[in-house]
Amino acid sequence: MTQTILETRGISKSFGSLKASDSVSIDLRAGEIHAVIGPNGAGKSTLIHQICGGLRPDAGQVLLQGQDVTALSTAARARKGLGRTFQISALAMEDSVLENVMLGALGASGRPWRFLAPVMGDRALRDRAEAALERVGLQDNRQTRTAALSHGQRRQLEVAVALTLDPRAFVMDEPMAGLGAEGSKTLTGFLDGLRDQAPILLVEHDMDAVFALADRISVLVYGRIIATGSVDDIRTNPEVRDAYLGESA
Ligand SMILES: Nc1ncnc2c1ncn2[C@@H]1O[C@H](COP(=O)(O)OP(=O)(O)OP(=O)(O)O)[C@@H](O)[C@H]1O
Repeated sequence: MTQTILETRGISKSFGSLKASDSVSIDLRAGEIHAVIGPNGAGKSTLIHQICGGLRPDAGQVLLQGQDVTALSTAARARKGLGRTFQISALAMEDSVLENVMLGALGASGRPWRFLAPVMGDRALRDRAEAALERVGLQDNRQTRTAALSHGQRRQLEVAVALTLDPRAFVMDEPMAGLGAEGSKTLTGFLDGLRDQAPILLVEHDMDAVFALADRISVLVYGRIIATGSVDDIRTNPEVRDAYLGESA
C-alpha cells in the first residue's frame, strides 16, 4: 500500500459565520503530486495555513508521517519535514542565492545566529546549501544577487531553501503565479522531477500545470472537498464542471 505522508482529518475553520474549511480530509501519498483547485475564496489558502501551522483549526487534525502536528508551530512542523514554498516570496532579495540557502540550512540546524559572515565560513552548512542548489539546478547562480533571478528561478531557490530541511512533503501555494507561459513550462518540468524527492501538495490556478503534473486532484468549493480523483476523473466530473471548470476543461 502507498504510504500516506501528510494528512488532514476533518479540519474545520470558521471566520465568524463563514465556514472557510468545512471538515476537510485530504491525504498526500509518497511519490505523488496532489493538486488542490477551486474558485477564488474556496478556502485553499485557509487549508494551507492550517496544514503549515499559521492557523489553528477549530476542529480536526493535521498528521505528518502519522504524527499529530496540529498543536505545533510552523517552525516545528518545518523541522519535522514540512517543506513549504510561499505565494509571496520570503527570500532576502539583496542577498546572494547561496546566502539565502545558507540561512535556510542554518535554520534547519536549529543553531542561533547573529552575523552572516561566520555562517558563510561554516563548511558543513555550505556543503548542505551547495547540494540543495545543485539539486534545483542553480549551482551556477550561487553568487547571483537574488533580485536578479527570474521569477521561475526564485521558485527553484525557494525549493532549495526548503530542501535544506530534508523535507518529507512539500506544500506549495501557487508556484506558477507571476510566471509567463515559458516560465510555467520550465517550472512544471522541474516540479515533475521533484515529486521523487518528496510528494507535493500543490495549490494552483494554472490548469495546464495542474493537468500536466497532478496524480490526483481535489476540488474545493465553499470550504468543502466536492471531489478527489485522477485528472480524467476530475475533467469529466459533472459537479466539478458546473462548480469550477466550466466547459473549457
Ligand atoms: N483571516 C480571515 N478573516 C476573515 N475571513 C477570512 C480570513 N481568511 C480568509 N477569509 C475568508 O475565507 C474564505 C476563504 O478564503 P481563502 O483565502 O482561503 O480562499 P482561496 O481559495 O485561497 O482564495 P484565492 O484563490 O482567491 O486565493 C474567503 O471568503 C475569505 O474571504
